Amino acid sequence: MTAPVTGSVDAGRAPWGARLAAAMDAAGPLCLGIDPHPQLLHDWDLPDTPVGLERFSMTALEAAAGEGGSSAVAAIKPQVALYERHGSAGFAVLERLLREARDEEVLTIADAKRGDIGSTMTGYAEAWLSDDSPLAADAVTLSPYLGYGSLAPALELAEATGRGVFVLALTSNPEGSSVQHAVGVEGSVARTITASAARDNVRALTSSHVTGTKGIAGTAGTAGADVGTRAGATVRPALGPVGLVVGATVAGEAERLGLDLAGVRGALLAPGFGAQGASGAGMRAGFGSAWPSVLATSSRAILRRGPSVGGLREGIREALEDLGR
Ligand SMILES: O=c1ccn([C@@H]2O[C@H](COP(=O)(O)O)[C@@H](O)[C@H]2O)c(=O)[nH]1
Repeated sequence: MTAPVTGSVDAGRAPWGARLAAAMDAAGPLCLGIDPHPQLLHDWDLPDTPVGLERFSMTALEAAAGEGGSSAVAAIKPQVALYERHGSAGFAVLERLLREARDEEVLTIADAKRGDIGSTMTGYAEAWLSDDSPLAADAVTLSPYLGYGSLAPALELAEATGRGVFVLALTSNPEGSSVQHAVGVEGSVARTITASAARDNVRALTSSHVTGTKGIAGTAGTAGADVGTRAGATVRPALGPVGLVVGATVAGEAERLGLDLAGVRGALLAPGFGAQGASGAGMRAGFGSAWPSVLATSSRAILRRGPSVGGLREGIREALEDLGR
């Protein structure tokens, strides 16, 4: 049985989908991954210690926060593993990063890839998605390989607090296909996860419209409403709280696997842009009509432009240009 989720609910926060759509419209479809790899710390002339980690993180945040009060990117995505390897001091740095990003109004996606049986999933949900938690982010990545249904505590808390989740569907690493392409009675595993996310988003978007709670971007509160466009492309649908992770390097396989990415009604977080070889043109082709919902994320390719804030901002500008911004 799933443990009840606790933690206060911020009734005033707009839904995640609306907040992300507004950020993507303002800054473009780019998320800056903050991955403090030991090699990058070394390249930035920083020690591989919590002190180096903190300097690295605050510099990356300064670049992401932009100038004149407008963010340079739609969101940042700290890679939790690279904070965790520094133990409790690393988590303290991550807490500071998340707190300061919130103060700067930069959206945060904690790349923690959490997933567990229901009773303990509640603990992970409260850690990353509760207003009371020092690690609270705007969204968290989740692994559905203990069963999509086991993620329910996180999905419920995300929806209740105006936050989001990104469920791994089709990952950018070559090993992912051994699980995600496997075919069961409902088709591929990735297809089942995609259909489950779509179902939950339609329900969430419909209920927020019916009850009038929070609203979607102030105007478009229906599951069928459109909340944004992207340069001459298809219109982006209203986005619900359940996004998917679909690797930028493998998006072209979605159609063959029967995934209806355009029908997910959630954001598609696309890692693999930059250092793993995916380009803006390749992503547009791979995602097809789902492209307006794609949030490309790039870590090393931009971070290698540091340690100066100017160098990082130049990397962000070039990435956005490649994405057609
Ligand atoms: O399928 C996935 C899921 C997550 N990631 C994460 O994204 C970044 C990618 O970093 P780059 O330096 O831009 O390659 C990293 O944190 C991964 O854990 C992914 O790559 N693929």
